Amino acid sequence: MADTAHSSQKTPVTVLTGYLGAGKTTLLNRILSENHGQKYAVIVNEFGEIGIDNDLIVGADEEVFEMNNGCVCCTVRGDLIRILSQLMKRKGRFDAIIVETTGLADPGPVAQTFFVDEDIKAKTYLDSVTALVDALHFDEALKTDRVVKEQIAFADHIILNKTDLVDDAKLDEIEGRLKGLNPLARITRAQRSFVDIASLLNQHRFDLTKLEEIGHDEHHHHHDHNPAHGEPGHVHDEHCGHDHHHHDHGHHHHNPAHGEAGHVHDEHCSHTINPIHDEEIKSLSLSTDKPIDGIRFTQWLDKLLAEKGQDILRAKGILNVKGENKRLVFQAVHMILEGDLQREWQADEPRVSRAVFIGRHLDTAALKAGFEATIAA
Ligand SMILES: Nc1nc2c(ncn2[C@@H]2O[C@H](COP(=O)(O)OP(=O)(O)OP(=O)(O)O)[C@@H](O)[C@H]2O)c(=O)[nH]1
Repeated sequence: MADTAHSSQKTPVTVLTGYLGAGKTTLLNRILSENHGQKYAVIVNEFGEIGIDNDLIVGADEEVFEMNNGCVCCTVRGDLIRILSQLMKRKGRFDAIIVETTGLADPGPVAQTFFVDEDIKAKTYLDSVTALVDALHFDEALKTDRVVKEQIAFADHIILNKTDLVDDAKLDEIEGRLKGLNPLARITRAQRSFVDIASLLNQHRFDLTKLEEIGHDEHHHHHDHNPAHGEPGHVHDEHCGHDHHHHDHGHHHHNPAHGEAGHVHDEHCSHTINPIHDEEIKSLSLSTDKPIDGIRFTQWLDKLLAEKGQDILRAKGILNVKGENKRLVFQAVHMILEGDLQREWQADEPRVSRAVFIGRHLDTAALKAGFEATIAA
């Protein structure tokens, strides 16, 4: 696995996605008009949409191409490479770059651009991918266009916008589905894209050195709005003993004990398997408190990404490797894998290995078996 160290000299890039009408322009206007003391260069798909002094606004034409390296999932955005290269010649005029994609754009090639192109990699780093979700049109958009799921799957931060247009029960339901599709993302509810701008920037979500936790535990405010278990509006999460089957199934049965018939593995048993049946894209969380064989794990992950990288959109993990005091941390975008030993496990920290995969057509049984086979003898 390749080592990555983000030098502070590199310019952070925040990618903004979201389906048509989700509130991207509204958010961008907020970012550009709020007095936050930072200067942004903004790359948008249309010219002349926003005119603000002080910030650079550049138009882009969508141009996706495959890397000539025999890997079909290694698509990058040629327009983005060109514009970023041009922008970086004016380094010093801005503190950060924001890339707004069109509502129809697949975020995969945009994200991969930052890991594939050497020049871009040397000068910038992908800080985070924020996806706006329209609460009112969520169901419809999800059915209409697969890009909506891709945007959700790639996001580190999901802004559930237009909360004024639906009731709390609907918001809870949407949030449950978002968590099922992407347990790695933090979810913030908003009206008129009103979020703390600081929460969008300097997130280092692709930076292994900053990866502390993965999954729901990562951000405590996930549960800000969650009423107690059994109360109306409660969203089932890792803190309740329930299985995590998708809310769409319309029923929540209590989970029999581990080993009993009908038990669904969840965060409370040693091997977590958490499939969400949402047509194509789903997520899978695996965990074990037994130490992992580092070599076996690396071989398994390398092979998995080589074979299935096209379908694996995002993956992250923190592993307890046998005989190693440091945490093995990895993150992947399709086949692009970064892994490294990071800080030492703290004395009070449970040495649990966790890995989360988000992808299309995930073979949950095979993934679970593959993961378990990396447990050290
Ligand atoms: N009621 C309500 N309307 C909103 C909210 N956020 C945005 N809007 C409105 O929704 C419409 C679309 O918002 P935009 O910010 O233009 O969305 P966009 O994602 O840039 O749209 P495209 O450029 O078409 O992809 C605008 O009329 C906004 O004023 C919200 O939270 N509540």
